[in-house]
Amino acid sequence: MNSCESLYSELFGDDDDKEEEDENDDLKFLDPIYEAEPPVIPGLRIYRNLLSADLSTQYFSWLTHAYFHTPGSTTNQGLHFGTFDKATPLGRLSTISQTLITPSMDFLFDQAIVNLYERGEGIGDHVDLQRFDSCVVGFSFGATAVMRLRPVRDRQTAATAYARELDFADPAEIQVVLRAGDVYILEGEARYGWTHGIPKTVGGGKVNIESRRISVTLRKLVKTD
Ligand SMILES: O=C(O)CCC(=O)C(=O)O
Ligand SMILES: [Fe+2]
Repeated sequence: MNSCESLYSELFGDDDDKEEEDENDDLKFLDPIYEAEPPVIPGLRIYRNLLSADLSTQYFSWLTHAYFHTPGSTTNQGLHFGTFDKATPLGRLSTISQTLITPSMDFLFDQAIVNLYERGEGIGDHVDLQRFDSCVVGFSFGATAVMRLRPVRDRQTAATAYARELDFADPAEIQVVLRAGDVYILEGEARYGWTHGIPKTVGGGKVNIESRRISVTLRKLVKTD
C-alpha cells in the first residue's frame, strides 16, 4: 500500500467489502437552499452542507495530499479524465453528483478539475468550455468563498473567452456564498447564459478567500464523433 492509499484508508476506511452499502451513507440530502438574491438563475442549485464538516475536512486533507503536497511545487490544479473508480474520493464525489443531476441528463461524469486557492486568490469570470456537457457540479472544501455570477450578452463569445473580458448584458450580478461541504450545480441558463467566477476581493476590498480553499468540479466531456 503506498502512502496515498494508506492515508485514504485512514480517512475513509478500507471499503473493499462494504463499498456498496456505504456508498450513500455520507449524504445528507437537504432541499436546495438558494442564498443568492433574487432573481435566482434558472439552472443554479446550491446544496448547503451536503457533506458534513468532518467529511469535508477529510476530503480537504485527502485532496491536499493527493494533489498539492509536493514541497516547493506551485501547482494549483489537478485534472482527472475518464470514468471514476468509485472507491476513490473523486469517485465518491462523482457518485454523489450522479444522484444530484436532473434525471433527463442521462450521462456519467468523466472529468474533474481540482482547484487550489490560497488566501487572496480567485478565478476570473468565465463560462465553462463548450466541450463539456450542460451540467457542472462543484464541491467546496476549506475556506469560504463568494462566487459571483453575471449574465452575458453573447453566449457564443462567452463560451470561448475563458476568464477574459466579456460583454456583460447588464451590471447585475448574483453572489453565492460557498462554504466547506456546500455543493453547487450549474446547468441550462446558469451554465451557458451567465459567467461564474471567484473575485479576489469582495465588499470594498475585503479579501474573499481568507485561507486555503480547494474545489472539485465534475463535468462530462461532450462526444465529438
Ligand atoms: O472553485 C470553484 O468553485 C470554481 C471553479 C471553476 O469555475 C472552474 O474550474 O471552472
Ligand atoms: Fe468554471
